Formats: sequence, C-alpha cells, structure tokens
Amino acid sequence: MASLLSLRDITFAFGRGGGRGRASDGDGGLFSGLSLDVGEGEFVSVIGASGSGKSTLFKLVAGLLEPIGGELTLYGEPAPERLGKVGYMPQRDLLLPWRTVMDNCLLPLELAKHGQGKGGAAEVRKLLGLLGLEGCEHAYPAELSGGMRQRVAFLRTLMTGRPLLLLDEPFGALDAMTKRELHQWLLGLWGGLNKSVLFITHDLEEAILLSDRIYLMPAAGSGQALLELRVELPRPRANSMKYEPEFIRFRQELERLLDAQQTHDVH
Ligand SMILES: Nc1ncnc2c1ncn2[C@@H]1O[C@H](COP(=O)(O)OP(=O)(O)OP(=O)(O)O)[C@@H](O)[C@H]1O
Repeated sequence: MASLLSLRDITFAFGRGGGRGRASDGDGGLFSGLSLDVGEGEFVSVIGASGSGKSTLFKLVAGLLEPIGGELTLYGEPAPERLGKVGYMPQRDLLLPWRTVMDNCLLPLELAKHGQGKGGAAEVRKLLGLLGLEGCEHAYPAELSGGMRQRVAFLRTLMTGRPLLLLDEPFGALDAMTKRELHQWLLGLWGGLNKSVLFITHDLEEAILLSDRIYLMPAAGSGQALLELRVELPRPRANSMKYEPEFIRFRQELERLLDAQQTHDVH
C-alpha cells in the first residue's frame, strides 16, 4: 500500500519563535518522537486526552506549524512547502456566514485560482446530492442544522481535490442521534470516495466504527510514542456492530490502554 503520509520521530514545542509557529527547543516540548503512517485509502484515527496535542499534530501535517525535529513525507516526498496540499477540516466548521452553501463549497477552487466555472458548480451539486443536501445550495450557513453544516464543511474539504483529508473532530459538537446518522452516512459513502482520512476524535466507539487503524496520543510532554492498534472488524461496517462482542472487547481494551497511557504504564 502506498504511503500518503509518513511522520518519523516528529518533535514539537510551542516556543517564543515567530514564523509559521516555528518553535524553539528546550521548552519542555508538547511531544517528541511521534511516528505515524496513513496509507492509500485508509481511515486512521488519533485519540487521546484533551491537550495532548492532536490538533497541533494536524496543524503540523497541514503546514500551519513546523516541527522542531523529525521527518514528514507527504505523497511519498519530503514536503517543506505543504500548505494547501491536504484537505483540512478544522474543529469549528468555519463556514463563511455571508456566503451560500454553493459559494462556501466553491471556495477551495477560488483559492486554488481554478475559477468557479460551471464545472465546479456541477461538482458541488453532485456532492450535495451524495451528502443528502440536495436543494441546499442557495441556503446560508445560519439556516442549516449542525449536522448539515458539518456535511457542508466536509463537502468543502472534498472540493480541495486532495487525496488526504484531515478531519479534526468533525462530529464532536453534535448530539448523539445526529452523530449516529452521520456515521452511517460516512460509512456508506466511504468505499466510493477514494480518499484517505486522518481523523481526530474523543469518541472511542466512533474511532472503532470508522477506522482501519487507531493511534493513541501519549500524554503531553511525556516523550512517549504513539501507540498503534489495528481494527480487525470487517467492512462494510454498520452502527449495529457496536453491540457485537468483538467490538465491545476492543472498546474495553482501548479504554484500558488510554488510561494506562495517561499514567505512563502501557503493557
Ligand atoms: N498557539 C499556541 N500557543 C501555545 N500553546 C498552544 C497553542 N495552541 C495550543 N497550545 C497548547 O498545546 C497543547 C495541545 O493543544 P491541542 O489543541 O493540540 O490539543 P488537543 O489534543 O487537540 O486538545 P483537544 O482534544 O482539547 O482539542 C495545549 O496545552 C494547548 O493549550
């Protein structure tokens, strides 16, 4: 399987340095020695305690921050200039309130200076249908429910055309029912998307249900490595799998490892 993203021994600390958040060493450090891979077509999740640095790791991959040390390879090559090369959906949906759904979704094309010609609008319309948002193109974000806004933000991320998507807790602020609906929808869509995803969540069930592999983020400043687990559940997946013994066992193990990791006692 071709590797889309490879991190080797990545180290980062928020320092007093300037630039794009370039940090200075010797500050304690948020994390060090983190290694992670995302292969073609994989869905990979990162879970870990609040403040452990998951969003920071995403910003490093997106090119909004620079590591102090380690190697980052994107699409098989070192990527010192990687801003805009992955589809990044930050924690808050950041839809522009003064733009319609259509105009929000065309933004990545405008930023890439591909123009917003008929091709772009047709693509957005096709995806709106696929995401269950037909008829919404002229609506403004304030007129949409939370679940719809997240789907529009996801669509906008797809419109970047990038093979690797970074999704930072896309369903974190949604109620349990809407979240379940979106899981079902994403699982149904997943096979046909032809994308690779790196996904942050606090929700263990969500991570198991959606992922091929899960990385556990070490406690901030612990200097520990990411712990990698493979989810052996077959695909296609469905919400109903959450009640199967294999799923429940895996969830318990994940919980145990997360607790142990916070106390630096992983075995
Ligand atoms: N720009 C910044 N300058 C200094 N410290 C920062 C900055 N951004 C984040 N931090 C700190 O870095 C640590 C990790 O933050 P980050 O948002 O990456 O954690 P997280 O694991 O994504 O948390 P959560 O799960 O709550 O979103 C936190 O202690 C945070 O306060």
